Amino acid sequence: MNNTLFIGPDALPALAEMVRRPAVSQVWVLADSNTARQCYPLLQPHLPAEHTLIEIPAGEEYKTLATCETVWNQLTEQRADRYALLLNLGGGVVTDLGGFCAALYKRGIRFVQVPTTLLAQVDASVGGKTGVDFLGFKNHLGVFQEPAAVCIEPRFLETLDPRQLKSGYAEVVKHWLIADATAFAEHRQQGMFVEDWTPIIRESVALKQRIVEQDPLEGGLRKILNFGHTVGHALESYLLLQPGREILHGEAVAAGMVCEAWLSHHKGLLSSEELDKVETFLFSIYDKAQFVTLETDAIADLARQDKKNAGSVINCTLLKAIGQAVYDQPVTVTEIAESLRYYHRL
Ligand SMILES: NC(=O)c1ccc[n+]([C@@H]2O[C@H](COP(=O)([O-])OP(=O)(O)OC[C@H]3O[C@@H](n4cnc5c(N)ncnc54)[C@H](O)[C@@H]3O)[C@@H](O)[C@H]2O)c1
Ligand SMILES: O=C(O)C(=O)C[C@@H](O)[C@H](O)[C@H](O)COP(=O)(O)O
Ligand SMILES: [Zn+2]
Repeated sequence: MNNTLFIGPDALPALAEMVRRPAVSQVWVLADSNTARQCYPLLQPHLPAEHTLIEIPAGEEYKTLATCETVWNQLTEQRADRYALLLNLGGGVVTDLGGFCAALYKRGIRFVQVPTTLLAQVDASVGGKTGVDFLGFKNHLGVFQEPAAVCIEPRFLETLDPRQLKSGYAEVVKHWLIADATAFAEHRQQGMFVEDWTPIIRESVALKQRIVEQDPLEGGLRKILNFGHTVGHALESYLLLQPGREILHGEAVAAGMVCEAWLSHHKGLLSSEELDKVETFLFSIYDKAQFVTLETDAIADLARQDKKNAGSVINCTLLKAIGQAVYDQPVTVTEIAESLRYYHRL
């Protein structure tokens, strides 16, 4: 990866230095309605007086092309040129959508990710996946585009809702399940009692970066970062289209990881002892996702749109042990529906 990563108290001062470079013509900040209010005050002192704030509504339902158009309209009306720099201040919705807007505007302007949720700090801001949802399918339109820098200030987490913190923790647990059995074993004992998130953020980002560096465009190995997402995205998409039933990305991934751990066991890869450890840990943190057995076929069917698939084959990332993932494991819609019914019965 060719970008610069800052984590901790030096992150915003480093950003301050970057935005003042002569090669930057204009500074733009993209925030959602919550981060504009709760996070922008911490960022603002590090910016030049001349900058423009673009605000979008908060929430996954606004991670759409329509929202991108409002961003592109403002950039165009105020004549942002190719030397403009866009700072994406927010959770994964803002970093994904802002990165996508920057990548397409005038064929690409530079952007910096300034993640403000745990989920965006440990996962979404890193690795260059940008995009928006389309026709209800998650990240259906997008490009791989690395930001000029990622600036992670853990103090942003001080205003974050505990439910959002838990949602982000699911991606941390995912990293342990796919590549760090030792960390999983340590944290299994203590649960989600964390006083200082900084070491967890550093380790999670380093783990993700190690994988992305080897396969930035997801030709193979990077697919392990998608553990829990074949089922998780299907569930998230299904509930997103039903007002009042939406669940958070991390909550869907947590449910997806239980289902895909079961699929791993069902395929003879993961032992029943390890399946039990995964389930017990996840259920000690997350409430059960709400769906009824009658809905499992419809949810499973949405996995046909997963980006890891090849033709009609649904390729899932499974575990052969805690800390060891394998990608491109074919599963059927029927097996996915069965995994959802298993989850429902637990
Ligand atoms: N690109 C990637 O690699 C990647 C990885 C994981 C997830 N994602 C995407 O990320 C999105 C989920 O991101 P998310 O969980 O951060 O959700 P989000 O961006 O919707 O943020 C969650 C909520 O918290 C609010 N918020 C953000 N920071 C805050 C703060 N510091 N204090 C108070 N409120 C704050 C937001 O306004 C929002 O209401 C999904 O769309 C998912 O697909 C992308
Ligand atoms: O960085 C990756 O690669 C991931 O898969 C990380 C996931 O946590 C993230 O949700 C990602 O946006 C999913 O990508 P998608 O290609 O399945 O849309
Ligand atoms: Zn994810």
